Order: sequence, then structure tokens, then C-alpha cells
Amino acid sequence: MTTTDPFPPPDPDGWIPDIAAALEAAEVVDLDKARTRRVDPDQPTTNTDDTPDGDSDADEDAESLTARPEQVGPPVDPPDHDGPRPVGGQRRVPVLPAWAHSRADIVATARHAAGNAGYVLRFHAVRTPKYAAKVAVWAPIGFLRTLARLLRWATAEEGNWGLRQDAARRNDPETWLKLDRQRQRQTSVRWPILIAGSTAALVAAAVVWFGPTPAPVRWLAFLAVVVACARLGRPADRPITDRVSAGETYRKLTAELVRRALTSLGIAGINSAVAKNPGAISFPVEIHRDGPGHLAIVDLPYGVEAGEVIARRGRLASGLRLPLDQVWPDPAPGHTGRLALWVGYQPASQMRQPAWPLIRSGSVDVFKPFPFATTPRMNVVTVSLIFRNWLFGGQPGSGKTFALRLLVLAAALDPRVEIRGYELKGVGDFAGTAPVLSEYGNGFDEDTLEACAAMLKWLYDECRRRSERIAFYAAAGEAPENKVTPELASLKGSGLHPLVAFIDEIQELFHSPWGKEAAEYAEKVIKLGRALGVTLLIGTQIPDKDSLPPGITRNVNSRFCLSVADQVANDMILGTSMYKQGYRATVFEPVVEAGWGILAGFGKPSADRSYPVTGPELDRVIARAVELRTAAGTLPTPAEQTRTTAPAADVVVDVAAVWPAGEDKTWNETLCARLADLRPDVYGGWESAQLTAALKPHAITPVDVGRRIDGKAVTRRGISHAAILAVIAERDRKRRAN
Ligand SMILES: Nc1ncnc2c1ncn2[C@@H]1O[C@H](COP(=O)(O)OP(=O)(O)OP(=O)(O)O)[C@@H](O)[C@H]1O
Repeated sequence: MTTTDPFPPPDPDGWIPDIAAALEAAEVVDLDKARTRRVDPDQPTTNTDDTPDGDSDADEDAESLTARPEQVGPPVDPPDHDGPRPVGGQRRVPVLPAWAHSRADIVATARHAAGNAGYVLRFHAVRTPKYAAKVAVWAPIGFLRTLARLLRWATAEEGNWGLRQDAARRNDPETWLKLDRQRQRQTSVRWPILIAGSTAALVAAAVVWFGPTPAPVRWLAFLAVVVACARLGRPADRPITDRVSAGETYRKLTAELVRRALTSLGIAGINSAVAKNPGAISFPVEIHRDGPGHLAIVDLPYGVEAGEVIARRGRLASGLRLPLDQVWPDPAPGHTGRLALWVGYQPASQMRQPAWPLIRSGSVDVFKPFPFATTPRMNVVTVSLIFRNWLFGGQPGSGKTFALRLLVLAAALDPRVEIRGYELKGVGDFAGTAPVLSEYGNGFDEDTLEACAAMLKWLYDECRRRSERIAFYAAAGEAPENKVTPELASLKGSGLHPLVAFIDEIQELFHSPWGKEAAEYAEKVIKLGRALGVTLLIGTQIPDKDSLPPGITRNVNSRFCLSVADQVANDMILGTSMYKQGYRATVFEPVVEAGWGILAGFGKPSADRSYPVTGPELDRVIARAVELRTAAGTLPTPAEQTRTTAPAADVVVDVAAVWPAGEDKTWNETLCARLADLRPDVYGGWESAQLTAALKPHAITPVDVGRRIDGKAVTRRGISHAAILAVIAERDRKRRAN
């Protein structure tokens, strides 16, 4: 049966039903025929429109099924006003509206309102000259028009004059005289009122203008009068201000919009169910405001899983006509066919993320959760370090180093935690945290890689030592479950204080000659260390099986997958079939959406953005961590600290940076002087021999460079530009190959 809906679907762009079009489309219904056509309420409605993606939101609107006895939840689109609704039935309206449920929600709503107000203000501010011109033209007209109206009112001729003329035409002097007397009576009252009113207005104006009124008040009053005159003088169809036609790219989430988007996904289960029964997609709760956006809880047709929709997030966003990062589908609690679709007021990339709450104050207890990221709704996501191992994966520029470093900063704020780590990229991303690190290495030279592998072996030995200690305390009844407890972690001399070790860009290690052995130790540490207070944090940009052995990926219990290029990388980091289930970090763009990733291991996986802490903020956190550790007596002294490489100076890159333009060979001493200017703390006082020694590990050999000085030929030690460029090119090639 095909029925003609007299009311077409709302205009998808404006969401205002086109009433004229609806009236045109209306047809006269023969009631008798319509009654015989009426469906047996117990029979499912059939639809001959068998195109799965047909114009379903026009013909198959569950909300218009008034004849159906089945009640599919409460109304899905609440009215725009927040007026009282009847209480009773099966569901009670929450006492507080959804936007007032938490401080974060209130702040988000207020921020959204303030953002809108700001937009309107800016909109009008740039048009001020245009408004001023309009006011200048219309104000005198309005003034004269008002004057004429007042005079007309005082003479009381309006209406009366016409009636008197009529009486005169009918030769009815009695009526004429009566009307004239009435006019005279009215004018005798109105003229004094007008004269007194005008005088009072003039006096008030003079007082305001010439009196002791502050200048801003005076000008405001003048402006108010002028604008009022302009309003009275403007043509009825020409407002002074322009209409604010469009603000942000936000549109209210409605059931119709959700239904259209879901039916456009091409999921056979949804389309066939909706074709048979338009109420197959239902909304158990009203669509409501939730933080800085709207939330729709959707019950999908029987047999369709929320994961199937989540996996098609891009198509869903297309169906909603919104940017991808404004549309956040998630599985909802209840059953697997329940979807929580949250649509933000703005794309997430345009929302301002609050600062990490621990930058200014506070410490961390690694046995308790601490803030790590925010959700698209700007809710805080907390994570923990103890009894966990972490894997961070993502392509270059996805923000994995920042995310990993955030955990190191959190660990630094718990003075009990011993921290050791290596960054194998060699750019000094962790150099700022060095004061609190017991062991630190930076670089991808052989010494650093060997030291990093040695740290993993040391961690494994430490795990063995710790397991003996745990056995001892368990026997004494102090380690229930044979795990480190907060008491044991705090007990000086227990040897069971929390230990956090990090390795960023670990693929460099696994590809090195120490890779095989290191992978074995890493896997053992991950398996053994968890209960013993040893936490390993790993970051990698190449999650294939050579760069990240499966034994490691299988055993880590906390994962943060930032932007990745493909399904394989996604599932290597998050675990098998996560991509299929709809957890796809491929949707994030590197750099643009840096810091966004799928966090798994803390309940339901979710898309979150880690807090970026860098520069002075990072220094601030480390300064506080140093204070805490000094007070607790756990700050590693320089003598205790192991440093395998000079921090954060890559001599090859630095030589390339200071190379004199246009020269293909240059003296070492020229370079040393320039290097000292670039980084006085690292290269200050370097001489030619030192530079030669520093470049030797990179296979850059010195050459003799001849110059003419004061007419004499002088030959000294130098370097060829080509050698430097070759080393850099080789590094780039290796990185790309990785
Ligand atoms: N949570 C975040 N929020 C906003 N911007 C971020 C965030 N994390 C990182 N960024 C930005 O992304 C840039 C790259 O971050 P990061 O160095 O952590 O990436 P990466 O994945 O380690 O890349 P690479 O492997 O190239 O070093 C940073 O310089 C920073 O500007």
C-alpha cells in the first residue's frame, strides 16, 4: 500500500516545513475509502516502496503513525521551550534539565550561549556604519512624522472631520454641530496635554544635555531618541539592523534527521525493517541537550547492532550533513541494538579544550585515577597507571608523544614513582622531564639503543627481585592478591615503589641488533610487572608485526590509538576486530586532529582527546614534581641519574642549520663558532677536534679545506656539505622505509 503524505518532510537544510508546498501537495481524502484502507493495527504496515533508500523520511515517518496502537516511547522531539511537562505515566521528567546535570554541562551550555551572543555582537558591530547611515536618513523623517501625528491628535480631526463632512452632505446640521462640539471638547483637553508634554520633554532634554549628566549618559539618551525616531521613520519593510541569518553550522538534532541519516547508511537490516514498519527505529528517551550538543538514544531495528552504525560514521555524518568530528555515535548501555548518537554544537576540532587540571596544582596518586583526556562533550576522562601497561600508536603528527608524555608528567606528580625512559626519535621531547627521571636516553644512535635494551633487561631483573619481595609480604599478610598495595608502595625500603618506564618510538629498538632480545624482555615485563608495580609505556608509529611484536600487543591492557592510516594499524594497536566494531582511529586526521584517539582499556572504548601539556606548562608541572620529590626525598641526584646521551642536540641537524650559504666545504672552526651561537649550552667552547669526534659516529670524515686569507693559502680541517646532507637524506629514507 502506498499512501500520499500531505506533509512533505522538513526542508533538510532549514528544518522549517514548507507549508505552501505542503498545502499544494495535499489531497482531498475520501473518508470511507480511507477507513477501508486503514490497517489492521495488529498487522505490520507494508510498504510497496521497495527501494531501500527511497524517500523514506517522506513516506515512512514513525511519528505520523497515529493509527498504530504500539506506543514507541515518548515523543522524540521536545518542544524548543523548556516549559513544564506533565509528570506521571512511566517516566518522570528529571528535576534538573539535562544541560544542568553537571558543572561541565552548565559551563558548556553557558559557553555556547555566550558564543552565540558574541557572534551576534560581532555580526552587528561590523555593520555599524551601515546602520548609522540608515539612522541618519530615517531619524529626521521619523521626527517630522511624529510631530505631524501629535498635531493631528491634538486637533482631534481624525475621524471627526470625515463624519462632519458626511453630516454636511446629508444636510444634517444637528449631527454636524454635535460632532464639532465633541471635537472642541477633545481639543480643549488635548492641546494643554500636548503643550505640557512637549515643554516637559524639552526641559528634560535640556537638563540632560546642558545639566551635570555624565557625557556617556547624555550621548546614550541622545542615541536612544535618534534611534527611536529612525524606527518611527523607517519604511515598514526596511528594518534598521540586518537579520542574523546563520550562525554556526549547528542544527538541532531531530528524530527525522536521525532517521534519515540511519536509513541512508545502506544497512539492509535497517532499511528492510523500516520499509515494513516505519516505527522500527525508535527513541526510548527524548532527544535532549547533553553538554555542548544533543544526544539521541536510538533503538535500532531488531537484529541491527549499534556497532554496524558506528562503523559507518562517515556515512552517518553525510546523512546528517555535518562535519565528521561533530557526529559521535557510540554503543549505549541496555542492549547491543541501542545507539547513543551525540551531535555537538560545533565540530570537535573547533572546540576549546580546557587545560589539564594538574598544571597549576595537585598531585597524583598512581593508585587512583587522574585526568588524561576529554571527550567530545568536554567531559574529563580519567585513567590510571598502576597495574597497567600502555601502548600509544599513531602516525607522525598524531600526538602520541604528547599523550605518552602526559602519563610521565602524571607519574612525576606522585613522588613515590621512579621513572625511567628513552625516546628513540632523538628530538628531546622528554628533555623537559629529565630532572625527575632516574634514567633517560634520547636518540637513535647505537649507544642509546643498547642502553634502552639494557633498561628492559634491568626491568625484567627488577620484576624478578620484586616477585620475591611480594612473596615475602604476602606471607606476612601485607600483600593480599600478591600485588603491590598503596601501603607497600609508600613503605620506604620495601623495594616495591611504583616504577614507570617509557620508550617512545620503540620501533627503532626492535629494528636494531638488540631488537629480538629487547622484544622478549618487554613482553616478559608486561606480563610480570603489572602486579609488581612496574608499568611500561610504549609509543610507536609503525604498528606492524616487525615493529611491534604480537606478544606485546596482545598483553598490554591500556591502549590509546591516535590517527592511523589503515585498518591493520588500527587493530594492531587497539586489538583484533576493533575496526569492525566501529572503533576507528582512521577517522582522525594527523596534525589537524592531533591528540584525538580511541582510548581502550577503561570500560567502553571511546574517542577522546588527550590534554596537550608543553612549553612553560610542562616546566611548571616538572617544577612542582621536583618540589614534591625534594620534600619526599625521592628526587634522583645527578650522580644517581643515568644519562646515555647528551640531551636534545643533534649535531648533524645543527651543523646543517648553521651551514654558511653557498659553500660546499667549510672549516670546522667556522662551524664551531656558529654552533656556539646556536646552542651556547651545548656547543660553547667546542673546538675543531671536538666537532670531528662528534661527527665520527655518523661516518662523516673531515676534509682539508683551503682558503685564501690576506693573499695567502690556508688549509684547515673542515667538512663537506654533501656529507652532512647525505646523512640527513639517509635518515629520512630509513624513516620512510620504516
Ligand atoms: N592533545 C593535543 N591537543 C592538541 N594538539 C596536540 C595534542 N597532542 C599533540 N598535539 C600537537 O601535535 C603535534 C605533534 O605531536 P606529537 O609530537 O606528540 O606527535 P607524534 O605523533 O609523536 O608525531 P611524531 O612521531 O612526528 O613526533 C604537537 O607539536 C602538538 O602541536
